[in-house]
Amino acid sequence: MIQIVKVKDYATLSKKAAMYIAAEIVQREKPVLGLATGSTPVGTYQVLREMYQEGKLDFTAVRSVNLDEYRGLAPEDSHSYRYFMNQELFHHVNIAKENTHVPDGSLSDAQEACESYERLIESLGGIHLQILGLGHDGHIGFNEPSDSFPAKTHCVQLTEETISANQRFFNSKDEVPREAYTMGIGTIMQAEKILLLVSGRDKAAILKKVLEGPVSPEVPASILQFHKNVILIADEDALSKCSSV
Ligand SMILES: O=P(O)(O)OC[C@H]1O[C@](O)(CO)[C@@H](O)[C@@H]1O
Repeated sequence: MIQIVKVKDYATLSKKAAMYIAAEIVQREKPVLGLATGSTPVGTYQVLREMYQEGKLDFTAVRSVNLDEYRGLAPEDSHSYRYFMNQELFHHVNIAKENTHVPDGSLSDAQEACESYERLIESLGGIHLQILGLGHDGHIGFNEPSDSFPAKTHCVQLTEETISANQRFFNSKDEVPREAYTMGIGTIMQAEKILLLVSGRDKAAILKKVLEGPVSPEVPASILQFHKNVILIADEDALSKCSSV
């Protein structure tokens, strides 16, 4: 079931999302957060940093697992998602580095990289709250449109659309890696709770398909209709094409 929280704008979305995450951190003895990269959660991470700096939030007990990472980029590469997470959140709060996990893009043995990430999530006891952004083609993590829903962490070929969308983070399109490691749809669906964040008019058409269209691997995020506990926080622009909201 997807519970929709409609907000006015991106700033409100970021505050609301941070409140949900903070509540999870406070209520759990050892919270396991699934974290996402991309532009959408940047404001949320900013609010979490502020809450920590104001002494309102303690990350000591938090363990985190990120959704995905470019294959071929070392953790210290400034384009890697590990680097992004360090910059946007980890370096600014009191989370222990050893409690933060991002797939290691420098591992060349794809099978081992993926299997060990699944083992890691299992050893943490699973994910309590998974944060998700939404790609323009409906991807979550790096699960691109396909003819089936991939179950576990795996290595993907990025689509031209995603490569073009992510080009803005690199000097040129040629620099964007063509492959990535990502949690599978099954991995994501096993999270106890999911927080999907969507902002902007450019996401309105795909969000309508996710919420109102048939569940199909051609729109990977549509599978969330089958999850028991999804909270969507979306702004008015993102929801502007949804008739029912
Ligand atoms: O929040 P953005 O930048 O629109 O990205 C949406 C999705 O695309 C990705 O950046 C991958 O392309 C994901 O990490 C993210 O969830």
